[in-house]
Amino acid sequence: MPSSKKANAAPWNDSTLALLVHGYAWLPNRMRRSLDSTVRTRLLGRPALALRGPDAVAFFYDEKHVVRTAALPDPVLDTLFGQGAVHTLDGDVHRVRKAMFIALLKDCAGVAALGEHVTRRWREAMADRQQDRMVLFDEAAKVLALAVRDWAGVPLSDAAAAGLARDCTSMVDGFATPGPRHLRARQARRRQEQALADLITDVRRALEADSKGSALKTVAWHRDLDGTLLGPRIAAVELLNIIRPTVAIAWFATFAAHALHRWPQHRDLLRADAAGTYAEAFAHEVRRFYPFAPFVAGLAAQDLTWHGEHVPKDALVLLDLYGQNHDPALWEDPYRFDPRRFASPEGPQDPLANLVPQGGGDPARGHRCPGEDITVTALAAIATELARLDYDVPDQDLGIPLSRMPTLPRSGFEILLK
Ligand code: HEM
Repeated sequence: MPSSKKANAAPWNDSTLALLVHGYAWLPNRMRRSLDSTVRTRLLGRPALALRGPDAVAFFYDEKHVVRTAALPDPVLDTLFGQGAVHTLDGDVHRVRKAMFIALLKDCAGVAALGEHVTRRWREAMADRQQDRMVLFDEAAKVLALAVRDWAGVPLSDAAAAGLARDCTSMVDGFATPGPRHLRARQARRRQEQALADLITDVRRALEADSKGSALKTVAWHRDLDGTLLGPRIAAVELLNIIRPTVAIAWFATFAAHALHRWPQHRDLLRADAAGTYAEAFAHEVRRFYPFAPFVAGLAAQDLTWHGEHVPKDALVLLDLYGQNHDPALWEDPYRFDPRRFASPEGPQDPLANLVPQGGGDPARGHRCPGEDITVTALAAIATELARLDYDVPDQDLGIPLSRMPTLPRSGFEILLK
């Protein structure tokens, strides 16, 4: 076997620095040079194999192939997900914890209710603000924090919810970088885990064992596979795993504003869209087109074979989400922003089957994001509100650096309300 075909590539081929320097561009650049949609390298000293495409999704989400326990490094857990989070579990322990998220986040009425909270909070935030200049990213994060606070039944003042919005965006902003952004992310997580753990303890003291109530109560009274309640800190981690990514929809909301600015023809289509079908297609295309989650990672559960090639047990296996969403083999003209790809799924292949901005496979059985319905609903609501809003986009730096992870238009997207 030629050395370039080995998953356990030589140590000097470690790509950790290249990933930190090139961000979203690292893996797609490497994939472009690969003949078989597979990249062999090392990350953090471990052999690593990166894959993409429908076969890769099926391979990656089979627990006999890829497991998550011990796959995520502490700098990611201490900022983005939290120690002990559902992201780090496997097998039946994972399935029981995941069922709690699925029940909360895949319930149609619950998803619609969160969408209504988002629209109401957005309209309140924009009312009476003529001639006001604002950074859309910050405003969207605050709106989303207020909406998810109301929806999840978390008793917080508006000022505390604004602090929660800042902390949640810090946790996401700092997970993939050393330096001050990372330190801010760690502090933000510590602060919010402590506050929410206290809240969980209060809920339990009040003995409101009504697990059918809010998300707060559901998490507080959830029992793991062994029948025990989650420790207050882990319960706080999982409550944050609902709140933080809901606030993170602000990244997509800002990209939606960017798309409406660059391709203003979508404003009229969104304004005329009484049924919400175009808004949903627009939300899917924003999730496909713009860079947010670069890839997901797990460890080879045993010695494996991928397309005839040996992958040693404990090697890192990456699924290239951003690359798959721009793979010309799967998407016609992938760098064209075109919501119509999702507007009328005709033909044999549903385009949603290949769309993986939030992971792939079955969310109930594997690790696929359970928050996709909420993301699409909230994003469609905000895109529709943006299309109806009267604003100018003053001169600013709207460049989206692919070397920064996560990235945004450099200005955060400033608007001037008319
Ligand atoms: C803002 C847009 C979002 C993006 C880009 C995103 C992306 C992702 C990705 C890539 C994963 C990992 C999939 C895997 O490991 O295979 C994930 C998992 C997860 N997401 Fe999201 N997500 C978003 C929104 C949400 C929302 C709104 C919620 C909850 C309200 C949520 C809750 C979760 C949870 C709990 C998991 C862990 C699932 C598991 O390990 O089984 N996410 N998300």
